[in-house]
Amino acid sequence: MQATAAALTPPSLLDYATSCALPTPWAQFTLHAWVEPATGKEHLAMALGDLSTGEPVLARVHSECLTGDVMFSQRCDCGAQLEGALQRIAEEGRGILLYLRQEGRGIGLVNKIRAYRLQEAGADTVEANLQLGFHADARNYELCRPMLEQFGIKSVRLMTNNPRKIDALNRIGVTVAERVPLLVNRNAYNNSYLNTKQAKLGHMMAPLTAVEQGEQALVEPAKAPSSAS
Ligand SMILES: Nc1nc2c(ncn2[C@@H]2O[C@H](COP(=O)(O)OP(=O)(O)OP(=O)(O)O)[C@@H](O)[C@H]2O)c(=O)[nH]1
Ligand SMILES: [Zn+2]
Repeated sequence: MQATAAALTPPSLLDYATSCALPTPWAQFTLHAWVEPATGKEHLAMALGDLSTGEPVLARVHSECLTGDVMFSQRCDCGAQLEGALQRIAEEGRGILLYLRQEGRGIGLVNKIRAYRLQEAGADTVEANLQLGFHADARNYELCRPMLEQFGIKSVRLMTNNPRKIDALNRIGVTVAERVPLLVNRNAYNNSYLNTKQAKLGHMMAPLTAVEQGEQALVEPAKAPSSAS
């Protein structure tokens, strides 16, 4: 039997879709959109300035966190990191933010909420994922390569505290020329989450000082509802 041309063509990892101007409080970015054929997920990039000069590009690879990015959740540092990264790119006048739709470190929104519930019962962020039958971090960064290739970007100055992200980018052939720390928003709600990221996931950030801990203790987290509704 003769194979058809379609059967011989490997499916593409990511299809570029379109772009538009995106004015924000910090700068007017260009928003680019792709579709991932395997999942139907829509991935995004916010780009600013001339990215094709060959100079390493200030970059943030941000994984979706609906609760933090959109709903102002203080459980994590995501919303503040998103804002901080865009602000920094705007200050330099050049850079890119990749917004990957891998919510909840890749386990999805509903499972992340299940994980939060387990955290309210005493698990830390890693234990909760494991109790639900997932890896501590189920993310994959291979889509970054076609997204960056769209702009001819081979080398980045990556805003992150996560060493796994740096390794993952290096493995797919994107050079991380520099790590730019992105430390924001420690508070009474996210302090133990950030400490667990540091202790169990290897994130590069300092725990609260004793003085800061005293200050943070003044801000008590609101009690979670105790009923099983
Ligand atoms: N499963 C799970 N996911 C979480 C939890 N808190 C935040 N997340 C998700 O963790 C991811 C955070 O992604 P990033 O902003 O890329 O941060 P990071 O990998 O910690 O590394 P940085 O680059 O240092 O910020 C998002 O997908 C969030 O939805 C949690 O308690 N459990
Ligand atoms: Zn978050």
